[in-house]
Amino acid sequence: MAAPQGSRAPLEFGGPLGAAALLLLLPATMFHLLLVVRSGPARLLGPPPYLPGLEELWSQQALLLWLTWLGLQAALYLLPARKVAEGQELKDKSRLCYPINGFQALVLTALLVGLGVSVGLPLRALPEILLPLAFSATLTAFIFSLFLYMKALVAPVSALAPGGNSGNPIYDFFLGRELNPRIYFFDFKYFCELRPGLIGWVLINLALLVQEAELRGSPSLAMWLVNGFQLLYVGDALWHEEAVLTTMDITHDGFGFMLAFGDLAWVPFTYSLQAQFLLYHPQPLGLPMASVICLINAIGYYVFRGANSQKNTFRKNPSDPRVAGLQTISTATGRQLLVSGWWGMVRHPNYLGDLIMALAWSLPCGMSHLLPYFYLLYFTALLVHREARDERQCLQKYGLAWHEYCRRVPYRIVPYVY
Ligand SMILES: NC(=O)C1=CN([C@@H]2O[C@H](COP(=O)(O)OP(=O)(O)OC[C@H]3O[C@@H](n4cnc5c(N)ncnc54)[C@H](OP(=O)(O)O)[C@@H]3O)[C@@H](O)[C@H]2O)C=CC1
Ligand SMILES: CC(C)=CCC[C@@H](C)[C@H]1CC=C2C3=C(CC[C@@]21C)[C@@]1(C)CC[C@H](O)C(C)(C)[C@@H]1CC3
Repeated sequence: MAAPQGSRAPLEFGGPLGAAALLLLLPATMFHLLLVVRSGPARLLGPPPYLPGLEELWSQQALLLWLTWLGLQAALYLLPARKVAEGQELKDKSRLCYPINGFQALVLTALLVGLGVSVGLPLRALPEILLPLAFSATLTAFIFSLFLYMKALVAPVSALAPGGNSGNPIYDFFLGRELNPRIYFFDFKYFCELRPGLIGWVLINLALLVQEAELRGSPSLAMWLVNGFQLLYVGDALWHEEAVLTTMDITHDGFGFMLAFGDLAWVPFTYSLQAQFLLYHPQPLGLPMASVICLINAIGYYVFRGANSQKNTFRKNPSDPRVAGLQTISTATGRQLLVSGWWGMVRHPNYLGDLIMALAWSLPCGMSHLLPYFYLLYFTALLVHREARDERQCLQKYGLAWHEYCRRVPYRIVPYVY
């Protein structure tokens, strides 16, 4: 049995009290958004139009559909992969292997859904059952996180995450105890991070587009843009699936309620908020404005992809001709830090690109409501907090060299602003 590992690890997210609050607040916020978006006034900060009873949240059919979805994605994960990648080195010096077949899963899902629709699968009915589906996903996340918590009780100490092992059950349940919980080849965190939630998000968007077409004769330009931008984002994430292996979620955070709920429920049901908003609150959008929004998304994507690819290429092979000319700082760990190119502009250029795209996803929804800007607001808070967490970890890893990097690249996310 594993002993609690580290009261030494500093507590994050406001400690046990913060974790307890988030355990309730995150699902409550998601249900608030789902209820408010379909109401007339659609006020982000107003009260929900009504409180749904259990009969509106619970549906056996929705649970079955949700479990079938998870089962389908799990089956696609187990299909032969074009590549098997190695993860970062673990505490015991070993490396785990991960199948790279996420994009293949997206394409196969699209084919299966297309086939389903051609034989009468009512995709347009999906928006009607979003509430019970979100309830099933939340329930699954709670039960799954309990399973993960128990599983960590019998995991070796070397398998535990640096945080999430404080000894406080609520805090540890929220943050997650085990770093890479697996059963044989099946890695739960890696699977959840990229597949059921992200692919579910674009499927929900598509169903909203189809329903809009049925209601109004054709999908609106705004709905096309939101669908297109977010499909590009999800397709990009799955195409560059290997890069997720170096994110802090995989290398640092345990797998607990935060990520299980975030991946399985929060992402599909709140990231599709703009498309939900457009179904219930159609917005006029002319071609000139649409072109400006496309340009904003293209700039955001260019920065996001450029920064992420530059770092990944450099981490894989610093002498790759695409990055060999960039200036670097040496660190005591033997690794180097880039100080020119994207990473010489601000310390998190990839966050900047992501935020610019977030703006482009909200703009098609017009300026009449704050609700479709929820993603931009939440995401700014998430990235500012994430940036602070990453800075702490980098300072610990790189010490003086990190100070030198901060001196040479003083801005964190937005040049000359922050
Ligand atoms: N849509 C969403 O909801 C979310 C999206 N994201 C996106 O996910 C992506 C990954 O984000 P995240 O995992 O937070 O962090 P990053 O991809 O920014 O990785 C941070 C790590 O990069 C390395 N690094 C930092 N500075 C340098 C440098 N100058 N040169 C070389 N390496 C450096 C360090 O690790 P090391 O040195 O060990 O390699 C550091 O820990 C981002 O694009 C972000 O926008 C993130 C969260 C949510
Ligand atoms: C509020 C809450 C429930 C917090 C949990 C946060 C999660 C929703 C996010 C943490 C890191 C994420 C990443 C992505 C999605 C959101 C979560 C899970 C990501 C998969 C989106 C697509 C990107 O291209 C990415 C692969 C870089 C990214 C990785 C981090």
